[in-house]
Amino acid sequence: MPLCLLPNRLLPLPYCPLITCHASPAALRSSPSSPPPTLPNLLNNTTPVPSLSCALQCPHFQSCSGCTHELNLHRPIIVDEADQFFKSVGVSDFDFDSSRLWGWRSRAKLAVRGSSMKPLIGLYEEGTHNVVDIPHCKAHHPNINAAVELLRQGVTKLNIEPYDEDEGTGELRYVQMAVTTYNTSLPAPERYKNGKVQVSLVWNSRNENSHNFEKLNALANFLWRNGGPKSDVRFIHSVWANFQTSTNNIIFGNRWRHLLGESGFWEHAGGIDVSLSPSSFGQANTRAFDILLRKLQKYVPYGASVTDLYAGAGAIGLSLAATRKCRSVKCVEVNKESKLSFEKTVERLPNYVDSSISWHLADTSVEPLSWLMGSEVVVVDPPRKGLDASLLDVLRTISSLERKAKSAPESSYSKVKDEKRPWVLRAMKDSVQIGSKPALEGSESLPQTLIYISCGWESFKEDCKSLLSSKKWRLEKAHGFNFFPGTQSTIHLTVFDATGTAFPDLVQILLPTIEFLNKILALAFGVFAPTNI
Ligand SMILES: C[S@@+](CC[C@H](N)C(=O)[O-])C[C@H]1O[C@@H](n2cnc3c(N)ncnc32)[C@H](O)[C@@H]1O
Repeated sequence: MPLCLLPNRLLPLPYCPLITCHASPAALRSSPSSPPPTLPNLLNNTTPVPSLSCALQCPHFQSCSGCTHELNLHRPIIVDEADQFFKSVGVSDFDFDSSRLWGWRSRAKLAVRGSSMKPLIGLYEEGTHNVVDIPHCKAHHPNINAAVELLRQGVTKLNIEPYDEDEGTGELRYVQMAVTTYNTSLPAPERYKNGKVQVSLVWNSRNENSHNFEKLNALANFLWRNGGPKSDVRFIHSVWANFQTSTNNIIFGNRWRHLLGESGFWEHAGGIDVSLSPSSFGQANTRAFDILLRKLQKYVPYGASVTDLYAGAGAIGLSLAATRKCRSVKCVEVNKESKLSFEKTVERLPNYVDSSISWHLADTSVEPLSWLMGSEVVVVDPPRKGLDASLLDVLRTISSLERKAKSAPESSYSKVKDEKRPWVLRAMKDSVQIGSKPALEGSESLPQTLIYISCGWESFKEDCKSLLSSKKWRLEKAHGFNFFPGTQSTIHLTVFDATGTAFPDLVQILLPTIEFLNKILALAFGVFAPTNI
């Protein structure tokens, strides 16, 4: 471990090189937000010290597994590697956008362990199941920390038993805190710091009829009374319960219940109001997500037909429908919990949006080609493990598939009424269709633009190399986003264009002629022209 990362982090560190957080305008699009309040006075010290202006300064660093890096938060080390990688595959203008460096996390799932007198609410220590209390976490939106403190008081006052993993006993297992900064009654600059917290309590019982439900209700009421709209602080938005009794490591069970406050939860991102239910996927850094969406929109032509794979509640696809007036947007997602949020978001789309919009409950890896047919642009936003192998295969062979589909007398992918495949039928049953504009004219066409949003750097590099080696795609643009300052996890937005079928097709047509001419040349003069184009 480098000397400058030793635990006593707030003392001057004599032998460290001077590390500053200056960044070129290209590398740092927006200036970091204000640093945390307690800066030690190092100004009179003559020894060079690491600059603290972009340092984490979190008292939980190293005991908590959440952050892995505490200096230069604005530019994780991985950015240099990414820059090299993108250069090696032909993109020389990779840029990196760093937004808020502290208080950026607006969604946190925290384990609750310990005892009712001394609850521990936080993350696991690296490689263990020991929970580290993180009341002063610098990544959390400050109101998450305030809500955690209130929860801690409630647990103690009401004698709530935190979960015991070994015994499977106790009441409160986890809590999810999600912040909404959507409050149009406040001036825009005031909205972030006045974010309100939706608290989801993961309760160790089957449902509302269990014997300890009254205790859960009492805890919810405590939070509402002391943090809700009638309290002095007013930072609690709502309280939900999730019931989970399984002994595995899965945080949430299938049963949710809204207890107090507003049931709707909104954020404004990518130019639209986005509904987020506690059970569906939500971005942890909503500010950075908004910046990413605005950049992504520029790569989608007006009026395009778009497929959004790994769509969650469709935030990306719906933002494109509104801002790029898409002809059609097709969202594909495997988690059924996202459907309701999708429907609510659609209801709030501006009136001028007349795209054909659909959301399908389906596994992208099953017959992926069927989701791509009829779209000009495909957006993929897979989990950390990257693209499913079957989707990658289809993308690698896309132009030959398009030729096949076009030459087939009647495309099997457009025979909706004769559909017999059970998984497609299921997806159709659980799908939502809004608007009836057909997808692209001649719906056998396949995407010419692939927009890949990646949260797993290693898997992305593999997928990217595989796509490029197929010669069907060229990487045009790459942008990085500082979604998780304090870690080496960044998100990349990359844009691939189809290399075009015109040239390979021409070669295919001319090849017999070239070979024929070759034979004549060989017969006449004994020379060969190379044909391995
Ligand atoms: C990184 S999230 C992106 C969500 C969404 N694009 C957003 O920004 O809100 C990945 C999503 O992919 C979904 N997912 C994972 N595997 C899938 C699969 N095989 N088919 C469809 N969706 C999948 C997850 O449920 C999750 O919602």
